Amino acid sequence: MVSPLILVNLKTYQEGMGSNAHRIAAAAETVARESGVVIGIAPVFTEIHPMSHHYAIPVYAQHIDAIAPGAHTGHILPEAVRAAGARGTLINHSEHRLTLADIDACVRAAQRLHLESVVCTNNDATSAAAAALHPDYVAIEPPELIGSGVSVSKADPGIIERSVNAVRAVNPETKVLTGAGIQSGECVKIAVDLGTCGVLLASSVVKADDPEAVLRDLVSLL
Ligand SMILES: O=C(CO)COP(=O)(O)O
Repeated sequence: MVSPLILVNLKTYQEGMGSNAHRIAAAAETVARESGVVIGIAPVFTEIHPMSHHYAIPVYAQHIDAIAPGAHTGHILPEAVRAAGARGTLINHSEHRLTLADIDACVRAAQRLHLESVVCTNNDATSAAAAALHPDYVAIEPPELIGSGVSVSKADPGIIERSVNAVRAVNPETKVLTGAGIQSGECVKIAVDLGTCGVLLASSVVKADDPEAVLRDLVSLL
């Protein structure tokens, strides 16, 4: 079995910036070391380099633009993300949607640079479409549950199961993550039992008073 991945998206939460980002990364490193579970973080772009240099955990970008080096202004250059020490990147997060053509180009850019690609989707049909692009991961996150405090594992396990089946039917090599409202070891266990390789989550860790305690709970049933 593939080792599960717990990927914490710090988004642009104030609680995930600066010294708080360090606090969360240090907690993730401690819990990953104790448990053997891979815990990654996706901080804001300016934190990718400090995080990747200070901590042994994998660091992901929250987005890349499908551009080549050259005359572009204000874009996220995949080469720069790679040079900053990122292991991979989210693509098409619900809060940063792209066209299908852009998603394809981002996956290609990630492959060219040996960055892991995590394509976010909103239902099983888009999960199947994303799998056809051969990313490393498809992450199914029902938008209405994102940040709601209601876990996809409990509120809508069917969407996880259907996405796992849809992705397997199109491309068995692409792994599936799920997210939205994930907050406990039980949520993670349900997701993994339904065939995912882990979870993508944000608020329950980023906004916690004690992120280390939440992370320890998240990995407790794996
Ligand atoms: O969008 C998400 C992770 O990318 C999920 O966010 P929450 O864990 O806050 O629901």
